[in-house]
Amino acid sequence: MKIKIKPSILNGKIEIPPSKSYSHRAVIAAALAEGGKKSKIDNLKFSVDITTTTDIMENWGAKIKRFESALEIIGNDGKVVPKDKYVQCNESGSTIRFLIPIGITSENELIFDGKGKLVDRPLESYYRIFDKQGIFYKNENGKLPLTVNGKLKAGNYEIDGNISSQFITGLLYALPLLDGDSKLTINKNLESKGYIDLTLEILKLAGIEIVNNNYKSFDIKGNQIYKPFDYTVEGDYSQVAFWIVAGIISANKDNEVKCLHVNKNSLQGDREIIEIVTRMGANLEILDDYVIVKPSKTKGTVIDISQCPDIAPILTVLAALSEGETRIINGERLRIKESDRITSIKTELNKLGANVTEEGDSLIIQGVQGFTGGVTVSAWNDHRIAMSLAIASTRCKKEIILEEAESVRKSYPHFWDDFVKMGGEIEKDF
Ligand SMILES: O=C(O)C1=C[C@@H](OP(=O)(O)O)[C@@H](O)[C@H](O)C1
Ligand SMILES: C=C(OP(=O)(O)O)C(=O)O
Repeated sequence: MKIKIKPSILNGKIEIPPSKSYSHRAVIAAALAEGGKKSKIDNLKFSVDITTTTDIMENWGAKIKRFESALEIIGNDGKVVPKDKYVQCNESGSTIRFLIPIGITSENELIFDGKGKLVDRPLESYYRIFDKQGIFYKNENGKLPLTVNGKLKAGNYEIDGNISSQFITGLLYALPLLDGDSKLTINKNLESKGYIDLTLEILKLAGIEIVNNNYKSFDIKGNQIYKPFDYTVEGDYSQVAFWIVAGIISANKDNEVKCLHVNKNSLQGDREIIEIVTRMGANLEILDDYVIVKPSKTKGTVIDISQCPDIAPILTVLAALSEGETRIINGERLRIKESDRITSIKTELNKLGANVTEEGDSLIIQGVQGFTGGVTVSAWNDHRIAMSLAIASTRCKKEIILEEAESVRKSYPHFWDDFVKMGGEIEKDF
């Protein structure tokens, strides 16, 4: 879908959607819980990624009742009993990486498939485990679909911490279900550590005990039972980042963007957005459950993105409009997301009139006064690139045309409605 976006001023109150990361985790834990009593998960939004995880867990045996923004789930006693061995993960890295090990905690043959860039996103960390344990797997040229046949065995596991934390989450969910104790050792530096905290929090809520040896290793007792629980998902810091930057770069000095449902004490790693923009000079008022953002003059800085990769594209927009140079460093894993986010954000922002270059796994950004616009840009089928370009359009002189604008449905299906509510002007079928 192509949309035309006119330069506009964004202003007002925005309800931040629920955290995608917490939503995946809560749905999976509830679906694994002992049957009999239901879990209720509140404040959900059914993005494509969350719908994908929910549908798979239902296929694997959980009983799920859907409401407008909630789910009631009766778990399948920690058993995975697939009605259909085909597992379509669409474009969700979290879904496939969380569910591969969970799927083979019971003896199963499963065919994991995906779409878009997911077909190529790395899974080697699991293949090494399969090789070691003699679990059958098959794919062509390392791409999806992937057939896996077997059952995980309790024991010693090792994962490199610098590829994706999602492998660690998958194993932390799966290993308590095995019939013996396991140890999971993390080699190399653990990046995206905040996501492991979210995993441990939801596992604890479901009654699962894990001993965390300072993120270097985890001791996991086998034969554990997931307990049903009630849970309300908090607002998503990866998504609030877009609205925070919208408020900061607003051309109207009297503006205010008020972001609701932002937990001040959240464990989400992307909460780092607050510290980073404050360091750059942004004027934020932070209250317990909301943040007020006022237009501010910001300065370039050095941003280590290894612990909060998802906010890189929108921080590049802010950096492009900040005085001086910004360096976004340690962004290796940005290349293995829904697009190569180093190249995609650089290419598209430069079309608008920014000055961004790539240097290895870093983005080097020289600030400009504003963007020219007047061009067609692409979202590279990546929700975070689409939303970043939408926010960037507010500082363009001329309207832009955005291709693949529908990619927002992966994490934030009502993004364009919110954009219009906040004063954005878009034309969908022109
Ligand atoms: O566990 C999660 O919920 C996520 C982990 C991160 O991935 P990596 O650990 O691969 O960086 C993040 O980019 C992704 O959007 C969500
Ligand atoms: C990378 C992302 O998600 P996932 O890895 O789950 O596809 C994202 O939401 O930016």
